[in-house]
Amino acid sequence: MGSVDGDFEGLQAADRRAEVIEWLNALLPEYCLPLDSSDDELRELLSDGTVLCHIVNALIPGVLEESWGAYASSDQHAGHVKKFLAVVADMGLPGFSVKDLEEGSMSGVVDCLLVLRESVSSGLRDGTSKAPLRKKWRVPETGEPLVPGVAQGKTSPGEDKRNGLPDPKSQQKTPIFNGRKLREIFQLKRGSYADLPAAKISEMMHSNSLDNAPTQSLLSVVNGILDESIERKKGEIPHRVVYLLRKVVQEIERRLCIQAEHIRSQNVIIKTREDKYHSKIKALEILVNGTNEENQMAINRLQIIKEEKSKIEEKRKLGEQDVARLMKEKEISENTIASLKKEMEVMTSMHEQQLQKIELTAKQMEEHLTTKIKEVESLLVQSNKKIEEVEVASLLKSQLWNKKEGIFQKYMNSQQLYVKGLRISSWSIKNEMHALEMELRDEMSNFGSGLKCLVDAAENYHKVLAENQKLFNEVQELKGNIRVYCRVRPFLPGQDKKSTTVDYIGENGELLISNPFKQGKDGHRMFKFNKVFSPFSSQAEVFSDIQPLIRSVLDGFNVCIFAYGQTGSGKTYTMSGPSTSKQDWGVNYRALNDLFDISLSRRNAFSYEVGVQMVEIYNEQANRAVGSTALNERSSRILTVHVRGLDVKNGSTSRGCLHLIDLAGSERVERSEATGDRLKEAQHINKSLSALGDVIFALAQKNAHVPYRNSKLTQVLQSSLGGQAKTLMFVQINPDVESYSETISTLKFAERVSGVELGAARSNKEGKDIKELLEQVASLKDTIVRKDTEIEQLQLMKDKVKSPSFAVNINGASMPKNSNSDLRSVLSITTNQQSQLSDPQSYAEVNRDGGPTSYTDITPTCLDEADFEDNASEDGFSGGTDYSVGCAAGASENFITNSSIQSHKEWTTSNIQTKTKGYCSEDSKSNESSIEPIDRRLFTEGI
Ligand SMILES: Nc1ncnc2c1ncn2[C@@H]1O[C@H](COP(=O)(O)OP(=O)(O)OP(=O)(O)O)[C@@H](O)[C@H]1O
Repeated sequence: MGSVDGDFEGLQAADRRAEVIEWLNALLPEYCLPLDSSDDELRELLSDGTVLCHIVNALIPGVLEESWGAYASSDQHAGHVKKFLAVVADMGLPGFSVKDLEEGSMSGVVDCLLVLRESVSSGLRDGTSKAPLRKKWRVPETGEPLVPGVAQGKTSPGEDKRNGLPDPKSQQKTPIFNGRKLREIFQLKRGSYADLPAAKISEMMHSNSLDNAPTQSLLSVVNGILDESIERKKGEIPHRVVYLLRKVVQEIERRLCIQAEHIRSQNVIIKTREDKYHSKIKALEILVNGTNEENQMAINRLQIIKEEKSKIEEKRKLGEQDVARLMKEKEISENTIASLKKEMEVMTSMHEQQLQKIELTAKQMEEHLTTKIKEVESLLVQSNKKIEEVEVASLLKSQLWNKKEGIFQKYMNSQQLYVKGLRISSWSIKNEMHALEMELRDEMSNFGSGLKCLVDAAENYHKVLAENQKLFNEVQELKGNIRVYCRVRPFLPGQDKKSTTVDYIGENGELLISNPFKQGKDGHRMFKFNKVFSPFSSQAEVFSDIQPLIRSVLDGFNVCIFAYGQTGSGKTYTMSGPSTSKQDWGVNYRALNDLFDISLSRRNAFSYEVGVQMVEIYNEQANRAVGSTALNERSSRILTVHVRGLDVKNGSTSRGCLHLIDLAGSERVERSEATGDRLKEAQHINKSLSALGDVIFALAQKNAHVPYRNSKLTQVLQSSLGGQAKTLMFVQINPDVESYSETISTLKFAERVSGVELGAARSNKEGKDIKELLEQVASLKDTIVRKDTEIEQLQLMKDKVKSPSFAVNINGASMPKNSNSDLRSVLSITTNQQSQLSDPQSYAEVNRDGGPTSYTDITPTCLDEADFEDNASEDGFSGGTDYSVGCAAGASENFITNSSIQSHKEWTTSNIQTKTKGYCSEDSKSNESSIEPIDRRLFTEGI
């Protein structure tokens, strides 16, 4: 069924297509198409829209502008189709989709055309035409909406009077007539025709109103008039209305005639066309019946043509693209040409300007050159004149030179003769020189042998010198000279190393100091000491030089080493040194270390006991408070090392004492800038130092009296300076220029010290016999002490009865007036040293030899502190004020001997001082056997 229906529908479609093709062939014979043409063939005919536009124009001539052409573009093709569709739509007929025409089924297109045909034929039948058909259509431009081409109110095309359709020719001929007006004229209300004014009717008749009015309007006018006349019955129709009616009817008749005529002519056309079609059908039938080969060939040809067509179209497209490209290039090159032209114009103008400038400059140059040429010409004239003058002058000069040449030639000849003579004499001198040289060589060889002898002699000289030095030292040792070692402190960081006062340091203790304020010979001063250590000498070097001295303590010698010098000159550095590193250790540490080492190494032969004591003397008292002055921060410090040795084999003993003293700064009071308590302190420090100076001075002068008791310091050093001790002084100096005056005074003082002879040192060694005797003495003393205590107790008992009186204060103890008790008191003091020795300050008051320094504490009335003046001279010590008038001087040398005990028995309260003095002068240097017991106590109890 489906296929039957499909076949049926296919047959219907083919019939309908054939119907349309037939209609088209009749309407447009030039496009004659076989009736059995396929959809594609029909599509091919209609697809560009041209035929469709022809159809519309054939049906409604002039409705479309004839702007379509054979070579229209695809857009234009679409435009033609759309235009057709617009006309159809305007007629109220169904259209078709543009796509239907391009592909797919053509039924929609066929239907549209059939409806159009039907509509047109019905329009022709009833003599009317749809309003839109009167509009004129044109192909819209690209992008323009599809609207009627004639603006509203502007179109008033005349109708085709032959078929009632608008007459295209009348469109150009008749004036534009307003459609609204026509309606106003011809669409009157019922009953109003009779009332129409004559003017209006004449307007309707005289104008082209009737020609332009549609037939329907005319008929309505007729009907209106007739209806009006029927309603009025007896009423009369005005003549003018009758006249209008006649005119309208005439017009209608005329139109009908025209239409009839048109239909007749159409029929004739159709008939002729029908004949044509019939003949064509026949021809086609013949063709259909023709050979298949021809068909095939035709199809092939069609195919080829199609391909060619597509190629041509492609070529055309390419050509169009080329044209577009070329157009663009043309545009670009035109632009370039334009810009180049502009540039050229600019360049030309610039060039012209430059040319003008150059011309101007050239003109100026020309003028300038012309003037120059003129100047040069004048100069040339002048120079020509000058040349002439110079030529004359040079001629004269050349004549003069010729003369001079002659003279010079003569002089040269004489000089050559003279040179010849000189050469001869030089030859003779050379010969003489040669002879002299030979002589000199001989002399030199003689001199060499002589020099060798001298070198040998020099070597011997050095040996002799060393021997001399050794001998000198031995002599010094025998003499007991105080050895003086000078040490120059290095510059501290931040000090100017160039401004030094030390000019030269000799190997044999020479020291040359330069005065920065004086030049020449006076600006230098030479000193000579036992040794001078340079700033580069190490602590170890310094110690190695004094080591034998220190070791002699173990052999029973008393040794005293003290450092003297201004503040900051390195005294503490030399004596103590920084304890942080072993290599910087000073003399104190090294000495103790060395003593312990040796005592250990000798332990099989000797038994040593070593004791150490440290004392600081401050303001001449047992304690101090710490303050500071501009320079002095401390007074003197004394480290004492006591060594007692016992020979294990023979039982002999030795006692040595080593004083290591770091003195206070040696500068003068004014320089310390101290006031108040500090001034007092500085004065005390000065006092002890000046007292030291006094002692040294007295010793150097070999005075009978040496003022040891003027200060605690000299008292402590008494045994070292006055006894048979070995004494060494380190004189420390600061090389800084600012310390020049202090350096000089220090060195002068040291010079004096080096001149002091103390006598040969003696060792404190005792044999066994002496020891036993001493022990006996000690036991006797103990017995005496016991007896004394008993006596004292008896005395006290006696005193209760009779009140006693005291005149002298001995070390805080009262001394009774009774002469019998004197001895007891003195002995009591002597033996009671035990209790005092536990106090270091008390120790400072006890001399090495066991002398009870409590004697020294018998304060001499003459030693008023106020009497102490700072007499420090340039030499750094007191100029020799003798304070020794009192008992102090005598007491300073006391030794506790049996005989002295006897002497003390003679003391009375009135003559203590003189008696003591007398005793000292007589006995001070004798009876050393009595030293031992006291010293032993010192050793065992004091340390
Ligand atoms: N030989 C030296 N090598 C290196 N530095 C030294 C030497 N001698 C002294 N000094 C340094 O110089 C400074 C002053 O030295 P020191 O304190 O020993 O002087 P002083 O004479 O003891 O002074 P004062 O009288 O005030 O005690 C210290 O900083 C010390 O380390």
